[in-house]
Amino acid sequence: MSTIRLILLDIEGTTLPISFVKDVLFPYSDRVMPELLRQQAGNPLVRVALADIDAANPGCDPVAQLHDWTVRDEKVAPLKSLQGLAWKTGFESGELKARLYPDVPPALNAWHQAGLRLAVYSSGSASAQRLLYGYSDAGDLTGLFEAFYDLDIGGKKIAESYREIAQRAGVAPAEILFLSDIGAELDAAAEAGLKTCQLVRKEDGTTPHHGARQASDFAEVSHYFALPVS
Ligand SMILES: CSCCC(=O)C(=O)COP(=O)(O)O
Ligand SMILES: [Mg+2]
Repeated sequence: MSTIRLILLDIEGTTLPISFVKDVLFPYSDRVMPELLRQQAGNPLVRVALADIDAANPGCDPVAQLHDWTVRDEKVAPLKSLQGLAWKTGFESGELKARLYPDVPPALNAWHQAGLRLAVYSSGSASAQRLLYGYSDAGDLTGLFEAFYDLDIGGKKIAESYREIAQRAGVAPAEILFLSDIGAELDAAAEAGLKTCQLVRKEDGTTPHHGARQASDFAEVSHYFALPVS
């Protein structure tokens, strides 16, 4: 009998290929960023992000700094919030559509239908997460999730972030299953008492993490944890 009540999901490398982020999303935000910063200079979100960029690297050129962070795939809040803003136009216009791994939508639907609670925890901003699941190649899946957690909760490699999510969800850590491709995230979640499973996606060339339970897709996750299947 499974004691899992909530499944917490990473995005990049878990529900969506890394190549979609690196080859589609990042070039898009890189391309539109200079114009976005000009056009939305009065947007409070832009102002806060620009102040955070300047605090991180005083006097820098924000566009160059954002590009540098993007190339290095830094999971820093000002980049993530501005990327979310940049992708909004792309998703809403139909230029962008999230390419989820094909095993993901059926599993999410089966888990949701069986009464399991689902939530997202990604470095991408909560608004970007909603866009991604709202405009996916499987349609609008946002209704499957009860919450979208981002770096406002704290870093994904810190155990306290997972304790905070468990507390907000009102669920014991041991009743949460966290799915991610990144070993350090799984270690932090396990330290907080969550159940964990690493997605080792062939397409992403994921490095298997020593000591972690591993699955190559969501069907295998369902099998290991005796979760419902579609
Ligand atoms: C809406 S997430 C888009 C991808 C992204 O920017 C990102 O940083 C994903 O990181 P994750 O924590 O999901 O691996
Ligand atoms: Mg990931």
